[in-house]
Amino acid sequence: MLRIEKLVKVYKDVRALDGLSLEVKPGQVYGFLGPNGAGKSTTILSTLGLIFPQEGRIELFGEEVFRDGKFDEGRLVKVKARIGYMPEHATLWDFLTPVQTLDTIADAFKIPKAEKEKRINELLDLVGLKDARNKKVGKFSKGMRQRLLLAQALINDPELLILDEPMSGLDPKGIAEFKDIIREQKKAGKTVFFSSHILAHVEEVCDTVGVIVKGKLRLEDSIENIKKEFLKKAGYTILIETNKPVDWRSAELSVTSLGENKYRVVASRDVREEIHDYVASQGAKVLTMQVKEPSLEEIFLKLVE
Ligand SMILES: Nc1ncnc2c1ncn2[C@@H]1O[C@H](COP(=O)(O)OP(=O)(O)OP(=O)(O)O)[C@@H](O)[C@H]1O
Repeated sequence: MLRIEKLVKVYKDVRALDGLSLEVKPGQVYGFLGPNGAGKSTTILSTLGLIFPQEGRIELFGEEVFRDGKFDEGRLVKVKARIGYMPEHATLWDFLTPVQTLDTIADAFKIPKAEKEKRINELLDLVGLKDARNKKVGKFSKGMRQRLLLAQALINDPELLILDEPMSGLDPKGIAEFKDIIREQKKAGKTVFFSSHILAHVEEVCDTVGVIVKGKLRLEDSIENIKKEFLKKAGYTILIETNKPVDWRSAELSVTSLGENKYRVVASRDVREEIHDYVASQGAKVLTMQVKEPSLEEIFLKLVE
C-alpha cells in the first residue's frame, strides 16, 4: 500500500530523514510513533508530494511515485484520489459551518450532488459533529476541529488514510471515539497510517508499529511481537526449595540463600527453561515465579533514549 525506501530529506542543516524505510501493507492500521522532531511529518508530507525529499523511493498502491529526487506527478495525482489526508496543522475556514466546509471539499473531489448530501450527513454523524453541523467553525474547540479534519479526510471514501497526529488535542473521550473510527475503517477494509508521539494513542488500535528516531526507523513490528521480543528481556524472580546447596552459576543471574532450604533466584533474562532443567535434575521444587514484563512505554523510552 505504501512503501518507502531509504528516504533522505535535508532541510538546510537538518537531516530530518536519514535513509528511512518502512512498509504499510493493505488492511493494516500502522502506528508511526516517534518523539517530537523525529521526522514523522516530514515522512508524511514527502509521501504526499507536499515537500521534496532528495533521495530514496516511494511507492503508493504499487505505483512508483518518487525516485531519484523526482516525483512522477501524473502517477501522484492518480493515487492521491485514493488517499485521505489529515494534516497536523491545518487551517479551516472559520466563517464556514461543517456542512459548508465538507460541501466545498466534496466539490473539489467532484462528488456528484446526489451522493454529496448523504455522504456529508454520514460523516458528520461518524465524527460526532451532527449537532454542530450548522455552527461556525471559528467557534470550535481543538477537538471539534480535529473531528472536522477527519471528516474532510474521509470525504472521498479513501482506501488509504494518512493522519498526522490525529489525536493531539483530544480529551480521553475524543481519543476513544477516534480509535473507534479507526477500527471501523479497518473493518471496512481500509488501510490507516497515522503518526503519534504518544504510545497510548497507538497501543490499542494498531496492528503494526513503526518507531522513528532521528529520521531512521528503529523498529517495525506487530505490538504482539514487540512484547514477545521484550519478554525475553523481562526480569524473573524464582523461589526454589531444595535440600541440596544451590551452586547454580550463570550470567545475569543471582542466587540468594533465604534459609530453611529456600533460595531466591533473580534473573534479568528468560531462564524458565534452565530452571525447569535444574529443578528436574536436582529434585528441587519451584515455589513461586514472578515475571516483570517491561511495559510498552518502557520499551518505547528505551528505543528513543
Ligand atoms: N521547514 C523546515 N525547515 C527546517 N527544518 C525543518 C522544517 N520542517 C521540519 N524541520 C526539522 O526536521 C526535523 C523533523 O521534523 P518533523 O516535523 O518531521 O518531526 P515530527 O516527528 O513530525 O515532530 P512533531 O511531532 O514535533 O511534529 C526536526 O528537527 C524539525 O525541526
